[in-house]
Amino acid sequence: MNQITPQNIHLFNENVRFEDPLEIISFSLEQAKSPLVTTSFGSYSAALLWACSKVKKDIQVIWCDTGYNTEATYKHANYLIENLELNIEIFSPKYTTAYINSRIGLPNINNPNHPIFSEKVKLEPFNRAFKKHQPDVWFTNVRKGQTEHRNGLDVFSFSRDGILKVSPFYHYDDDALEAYIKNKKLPLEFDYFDPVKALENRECGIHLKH
Ligand SMILES: Nc1ncnc2c1ncn2[C@@H]1O[C@H](COP(=O)(O)OS(=O)(=O)O)[C@@H](OP(=O)(O)O)[C@H]1O
Repeated sequence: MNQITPQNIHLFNENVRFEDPLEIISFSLEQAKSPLVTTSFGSYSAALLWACSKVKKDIQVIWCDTGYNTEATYKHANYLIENLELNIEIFSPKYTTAYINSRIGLPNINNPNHPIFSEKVKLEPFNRAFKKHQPDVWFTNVRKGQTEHRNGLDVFSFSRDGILKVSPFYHYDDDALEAYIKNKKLPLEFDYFDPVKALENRECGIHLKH
């Protein structure tokens, strides 16, 4: 198959505009030596996890558990890990939640400590995961309309460090993704909050650095 390069990527994006996510994943895996999928176990995470593991049962899954997820998210994560039999590695902060609570607290985004908090609970574990697994193809669920940065991406994009980022559901809005998840009889879990991202239309940083 033709390799996706920064020069021809726009042609591939045009070709997959209306393509089935499963086809996009199969096609992307043809040029992958070390693929991985990241998950937040957020509201709609079941879609990408189901689709990736349907195409490649043992695909490497990475979750950076900040230690600040809701009880519902932990239950949702366990359900998906068990039922999809995910090949998952969980990356945690180097410090316990109790230690971070005591030293930094849980700062909101206007607090000058928020960047330090973000680095310790999410960005550092995420960088550690990528350093260990060295992916060449990264499946993630960024979608059009979520942030200004994401409006400039597409199904295929290259990260700053040259990793092929694949967002098979890029053109799905929340309603379309919810319908997809219900159609596959997968769970949705809206009791989710990421204190690093904090606001829906904000980047937590992982998609800016990678
Ligand atoms: N904690 C954590 N660990 C691993 N991977 C993560 C994490 N948070 C976000 N992501 C990845 O980014 C996808 C989009 O997530 P969000 O927009 O909800 O959050 S973020 O702004 O990117 O942090 C998200 O896709 P979904 O989980 O399918 O929503 C993941 O691929």
